[in-house]
Amino acid sequence: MPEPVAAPDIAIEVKGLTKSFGARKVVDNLTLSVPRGRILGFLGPNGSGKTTTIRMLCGLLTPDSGEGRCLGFDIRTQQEEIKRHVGYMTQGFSLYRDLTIRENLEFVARIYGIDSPRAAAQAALERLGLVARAGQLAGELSGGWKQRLALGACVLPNPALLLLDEPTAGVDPKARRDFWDEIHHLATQGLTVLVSTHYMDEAERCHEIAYILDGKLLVSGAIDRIIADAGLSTWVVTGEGLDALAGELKAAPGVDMVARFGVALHVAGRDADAMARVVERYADPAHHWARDRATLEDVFIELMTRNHRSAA
Ligand SMILES: Nc1ncnc2c1ncn2[C@@H]1O[C@H](COP(=O)(O)OP(=O)(O)OP(=O)(O)O)[C@@H](O)[C@H]1O
Repeated sequence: MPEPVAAPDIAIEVKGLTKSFGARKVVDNLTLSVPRGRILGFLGPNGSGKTTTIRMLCGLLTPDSGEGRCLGFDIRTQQEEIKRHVGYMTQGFSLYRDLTIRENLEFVARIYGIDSPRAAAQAALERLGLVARAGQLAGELSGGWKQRLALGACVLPNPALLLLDEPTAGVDPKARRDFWDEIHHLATQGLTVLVSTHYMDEAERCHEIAYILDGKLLVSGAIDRIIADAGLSTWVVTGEGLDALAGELKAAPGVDMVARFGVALHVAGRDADAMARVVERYADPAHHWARDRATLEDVFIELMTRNHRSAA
């Protein structure tokens, strides 16, 4: 089995990463630092540059400018070393659908030059709880089992860093929970994990998060800190005619964010006094206003609204 890299305390440290495709800047001056053994959630709307960033981190793409290290290796000049020590799980299922689970794992073990591929595959099967299904074709597995297998294949070569690109998209809640338990288990063993996701409950399971919009990193850090720094005065409104009310509130001075969550509106503003005036003005018998703690999702929606407003 290849030796795990003697991981430095900082697993990812990049500065000013920039990448354009044609005239379009897809990643713009991105700076990021992830300590070893931490789980970093990488969030942002579709097309915001998450996959492109991940591909630069694992040596598959060279940035146009910027620099940095991944596991102590230079992302511009030591891409082969990085690839050897990083497990990268792409968005699509990248194993062979017409090979069995065992064959896929053995294949991965051979590609990475592991000494006893059969034994390594068997150990992975046992660890993944897939022994009984070892002879099944990978393509016949359900979404949750496919992801479990893909993660197993990713960790089989003993990487020091996992880069997971939306690993649980389309997977049911129970399988997602199991997947996250496994991620935490791996992190306690010293693995660093960067995982992109659109799910807020998953973001909340990360030690830290980074939020990217239009290629720019807008916020990063611990979730509580991000929520506190956003300084949102948040209210939840229930009652009649919420769609019409939402339209009015969006135009009201002092309101920075309005979002519908089921039978309620979340309304937030960064100026608490101005928000208090809004509540006073719109509080009527048909609507109930209650002060609430801002959620991570409130913060992201507000950030997105503000940035798109200032770009317009
Ligand atoms: N090889 C490429 N050539 C041209 N454009 C590209 C290429 N790769 C990505 N893009 C564009 O760059 C932008 C960012 O894409 P990227 O896949 O990094 O975003 P993302 O945040 O991962 O999105 P998603 O959440 O949808 O996966 C998109 O507009 C995409 O179409």
